[in-house]
Amino acid sequence: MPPSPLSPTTFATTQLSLLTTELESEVLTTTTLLTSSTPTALSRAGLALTNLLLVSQRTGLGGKTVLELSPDPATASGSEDLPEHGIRVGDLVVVGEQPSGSARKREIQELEGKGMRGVVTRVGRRAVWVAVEGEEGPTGRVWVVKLADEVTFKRMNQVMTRIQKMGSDEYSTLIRVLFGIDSPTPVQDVGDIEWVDDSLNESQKDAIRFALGSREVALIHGPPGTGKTHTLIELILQMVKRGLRVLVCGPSNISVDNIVERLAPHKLPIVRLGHPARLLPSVLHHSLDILTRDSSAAEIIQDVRKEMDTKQASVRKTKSARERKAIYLDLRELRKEFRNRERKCISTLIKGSKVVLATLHGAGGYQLKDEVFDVVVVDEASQALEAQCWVPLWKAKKVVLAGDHLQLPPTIKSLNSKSKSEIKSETKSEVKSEGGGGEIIKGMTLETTLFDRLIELYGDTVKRMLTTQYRMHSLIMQFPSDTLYSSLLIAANSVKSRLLSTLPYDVLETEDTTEPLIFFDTQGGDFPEKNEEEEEEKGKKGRLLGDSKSNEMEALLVRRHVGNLVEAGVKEEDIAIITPYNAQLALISRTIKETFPGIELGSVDGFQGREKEAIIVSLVRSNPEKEVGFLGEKRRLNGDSETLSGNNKFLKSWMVFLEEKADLRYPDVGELNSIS
Ligand SMILES: Nc1ncnc2c1ncn2[C@@H]1O[C@H](COP(=O)(O)OP(=O)(O)OP(=O)(O)O)[C@@H](O)[C@H]1O
Repeated sequence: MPPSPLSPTTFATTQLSLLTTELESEVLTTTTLLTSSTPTALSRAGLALTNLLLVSQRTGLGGKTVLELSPDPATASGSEDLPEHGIRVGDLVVVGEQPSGSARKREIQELEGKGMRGVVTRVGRRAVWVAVEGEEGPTGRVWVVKLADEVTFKRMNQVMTRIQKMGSDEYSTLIRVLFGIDSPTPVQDVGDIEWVDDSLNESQKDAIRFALGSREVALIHGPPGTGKTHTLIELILQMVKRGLRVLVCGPSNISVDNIVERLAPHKLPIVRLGHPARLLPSVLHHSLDILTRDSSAAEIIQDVRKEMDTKQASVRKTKSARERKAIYLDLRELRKEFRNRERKCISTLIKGSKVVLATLHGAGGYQLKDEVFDVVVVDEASQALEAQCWVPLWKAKKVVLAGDHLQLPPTIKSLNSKSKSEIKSETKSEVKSEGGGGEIIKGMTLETTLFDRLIELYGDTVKRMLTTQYRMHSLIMQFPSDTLYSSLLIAANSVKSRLLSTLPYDVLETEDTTEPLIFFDTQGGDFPEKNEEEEEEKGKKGRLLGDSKSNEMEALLVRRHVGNLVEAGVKEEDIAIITPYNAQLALISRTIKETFPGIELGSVDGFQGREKEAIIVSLVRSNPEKEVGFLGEKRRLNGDSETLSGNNKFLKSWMVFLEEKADLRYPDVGELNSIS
């Protein structure tokens, strides 16, 4: 018996209660804005587009009605263009009758009652396109309002409720292993493998052998740049060679598309589920919706589609209300027929695919309801909520999880750092009884991923680690390797001594391009941090920034360094600036964007997993109290040496490392001021 088995029922009950709180805080942000602001204010905040008229309507992908909406010339402020807005392709929105500009106190339900839910499929300068259910487009003036995406939560709730209600005799072997009721079956030897890509390194090959030989569960631990996705591609190909049907999932559309792109050249029958508006253009030809339209399997639905389009066009020409009603009735019938045929077509396409790819929550859609897979592969598993993983897993036989639990976990909105530490200090895995709602596990948070939990449960016996990294100079790698990865990382020959001055284009050898790691120490009080909270209360823009920190002198320092790199010949697109604070991000953006438009700026969290030749990290924190706030999280490496080495052991050792190994510089404030 493995250590401390967990009751699936208790686990599911706990997750359900945590998910409810999480959804509440997510919806709260949007609802607060929707119910307390006027349409005009929402529009200004970028969350709504007002005064729109229906310009055209046609049957789009998946038989959905696509509405083209443009500003009403009668109200548009002298322009046919849409105003500045924050509505993006893939957003979930409501298209509804527009309330008066100063109306207040609306509930989301009321909004939806009056309007239709849809997904934005295209955004142009003069129009926005929204795919909606139903056939009747709006007639008068409408607005489009952005909503919180609740679908993900619905799917997680459904699957957790299912597990909660399962009797123990219904547990599959996989469920028993994943909850520690049974131990995993010993890994089998898979013999010699004929590799598709022979350039794989030993740790990658070993991980593949291990994953193929595991009966129920295998974890592939891939630190940054170690070729985790590379390895998964080979693994998927090897599984297909062995006649296995594979479902590949990831927490985000981009994580899934990344795999589709790399799998596509191997010419397997693959299909990607998901709203086409949310997929990368390069993977669209594998999209189920597109295949349902264009493949030979799709012929059975083409004539119905045409008939629907003709009818829809005739509605607009018909004046008589009675005739219009009759057409709508016909359309409804046609849509039913369309759906039936479409379902058949989808099932043919999915059954004919060796590999099906979807986001974790997308795997919970009706398309896969009756499908069975031999293996579910989850990439970026350490970025996914455990409940999300269970959407494809509850009826699976085997799972391979790839991720890195030592990078940042999924973002949880319902926890701030204070309550997180409070919770962690409570006794772990103590079970307490909640009146009527069943037992819940005290101390469990949504931040604990399935990946974390399995490592805690089984340790190294269920995991293999990839150890050669193809991204960093060995000096940049050394600290994370020693402190987080038990000194196991090896820098590949191609990167271990690579410098900016050795880039494959002309870069001058300067003091900034010949050092792999430079540390500007801003201690001494000349680089004070600033809290943006005060400005927030006065200004409006602060609302979106939240409680955040900035550091003006540091932003100047960043600008000077960028200037030096660009002058030496480093291309702007090869440089990124990252900072953990939104306020600093906004400040640097103001200081830098105009002069260096090609430089990418991002938050530490948002940039995780990306690559650039030169990364400048602005750590911001500098205060006499040595407060480091959320930088204390060791998975978010991050300031000035004195502040940062205050209380946190991990940050302190990083500072010691930088002082010893990096090229240490003490910037001159007077000089910086003179260039500003
Ligand atoms: N065996 C190998 N030989 C040479 N290059 C490799 C090998 N494996 C991976 N790489 C290279 O390493 C880089 C990182 O690979 P990949 O994108 O698969 O990594 P990853 O670990 O998934 O990345 P991330 O850190 O973003 O999760 C890529 O440029 C890839 O081509």
